[in-house]
Amino acid sequence: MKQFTFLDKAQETARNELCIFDGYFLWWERKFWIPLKSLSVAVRKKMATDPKVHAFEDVAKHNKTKDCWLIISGKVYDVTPFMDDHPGGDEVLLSATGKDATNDFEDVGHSDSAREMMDKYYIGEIDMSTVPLKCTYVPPQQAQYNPDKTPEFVIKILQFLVPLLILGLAFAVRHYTKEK
Ligand code: HEM
Repeated sequence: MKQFTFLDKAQETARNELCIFDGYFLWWERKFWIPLKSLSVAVRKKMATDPKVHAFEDVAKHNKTKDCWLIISGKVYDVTPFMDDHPGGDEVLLSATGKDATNDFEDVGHSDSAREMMDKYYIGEIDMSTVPLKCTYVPPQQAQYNPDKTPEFVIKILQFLVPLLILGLAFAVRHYTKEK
């Protein structure tokens, strides 16, 4: 959890957020800070269940070995504690920061146990509207089934030319036999 000064926070968005100010837990509700002790049970439950939604710009800043966040399948992971232990190495994780790393993650073919581990590092969702188009995940496209690999336009031309050739041949033969 971040430690803000009051001014820092006032300049940020009005998103609901929990933070520590001067050693006290505070909850940002629209325009006001509410000390945590005075929160209703309903609001506390909401805080516990509502995942934090991160903007791409904020996530992309965490691109160092000692502070590394990843975006995979619409979720944000803080993998900083995992950098030394990741079997694929820390470099590969660093190279997956600042973009939607879903492709990179899926290309490796991670095991089910690797996927289960991810929960440990989950810190919220990504606001997809903030992800630049060039950084988004594009699912692989299925190639169209074309068993004989013949280009379609060649087939169309042949379909048109063959009857014409036959017609031309017929005219030529008729013309030739008439002359005789
Ligand atoms: C929270 C995110 C991640 C977790 C928890 C994770 C976990 C793991 C685990 C447990 C393995 C061992 C093999 C397996 O069980 O599948 C592994 C291998 C590997 N991972 Fe990740 N990984 C994460 C993200 C990524 C990303 C984003 C990339 C690519 C940019 C990546 C690249 C690799 C590579 C290259 C290997 C080695 C594969 C091999 O040598 O067979 N990982 N990862």
